[in-house]
Amino acid sequence: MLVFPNAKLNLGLYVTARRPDGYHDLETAFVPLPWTDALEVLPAPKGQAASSLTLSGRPVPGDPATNLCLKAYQLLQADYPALPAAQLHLHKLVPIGAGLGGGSADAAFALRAVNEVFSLGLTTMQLEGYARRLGADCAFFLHNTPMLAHGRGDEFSPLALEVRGTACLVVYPGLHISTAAAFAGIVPRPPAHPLREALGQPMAEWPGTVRNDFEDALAPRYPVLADIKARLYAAGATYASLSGSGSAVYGLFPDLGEAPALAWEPEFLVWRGTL
Ligand SMILES: C[C@@](CO)(OP(=O)(O)O)[C@H](O)COP(=O)(O)OP(=O)(O)OC[C@H]1O[C@@H](n2ccc(N)nc2=O)[C@H](O)[C@@H]1O
Ligand SMILES: Nc1ncnc2c1ncn2[C@@H]1O[C@H](COP(=O)(O)OP(=O)(O)O)[C@@H](O)[C@H]1O
Repeated sequence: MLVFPNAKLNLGLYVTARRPDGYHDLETAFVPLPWTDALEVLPAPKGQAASSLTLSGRPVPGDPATNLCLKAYQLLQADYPALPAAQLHLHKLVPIGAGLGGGSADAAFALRAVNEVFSLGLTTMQLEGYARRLGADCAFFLHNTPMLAHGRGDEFSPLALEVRGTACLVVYPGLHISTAAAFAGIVPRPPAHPLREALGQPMAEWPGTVRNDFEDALAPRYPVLADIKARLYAAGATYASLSGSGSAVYGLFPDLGEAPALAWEPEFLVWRGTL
């Protein structure tokens, strides 16, 4: 089975409190971004007892044994010991450590694909339980429609937000920012404007009311992030922001013609399309 795990964008992100479990309470909105990896899940060939993962495309840091695709398979195997061995291949395209949720998307799509290939019959709610153990934003990708998230970012409520078809430019400046390290620079506080209400207003209002707390926290160390955002606004973006804990910055435009092919630095990766 071949699946295409897509990325996500955060529309607004507030870190509201530090939690006793070491995590933080968040308020954010997730929307799907159709920048995808490709993941193949097959039963392992006869005679291959252990599951395997091969990789191509963008290098994924770390031992392949710790890749979230294999971890997803192993979580299911722990509860279903008779699960046959699987052969996985991931072609990585979404930048890593970009705040685009690529690793969590791979994990969520791996859970769903293993469930289908081996006919486990798990419901989306059951898969969500496994996803939560793989990453705070992993369960979002099982729904893959606009969601307001709170708690650790893994409790969702549907968001009536019609962004599908919106022109978008995502700029990744090649910085791998660890999510855990980005949290270290944050002083938690409640949002100045409640997010659901702010997103209910026309997009032209969002620059004044929809904020990502990581922008200020990362600004002193990574001035390039504010520079990209300013360039997106100068190019006509209606709204621009850092996604998640960075380092990808996106702009939403009235139409694709106005999402111009700007002259970005050669080491930047740029995705241009519609949500
Ligand atoms: C904070 C967000 C916002 O979108 O950042 P991005 O990853 O998108 O940049 C995500 O929810 C992240 O989700 P995910 O990347 O799955 O997080 P995890 O692997 O569970 O956590 C990585 C580390 O981030 C910190 N963390 C994460 C989520 C949270 N609510 N509070 C935290 O303090 C913890 O230090 C944790 O060890
Ligand atoms: N399939 C995978 N794709 C990307 N990263 C992965 C994967 N499996 C494990 N990781 C690890 O997860 C970390 C975060 O990855 P990613 O989800 O791309 O970042 P972000 O949380 O900023 O969106 C990386 O440091 C990487 O080593």
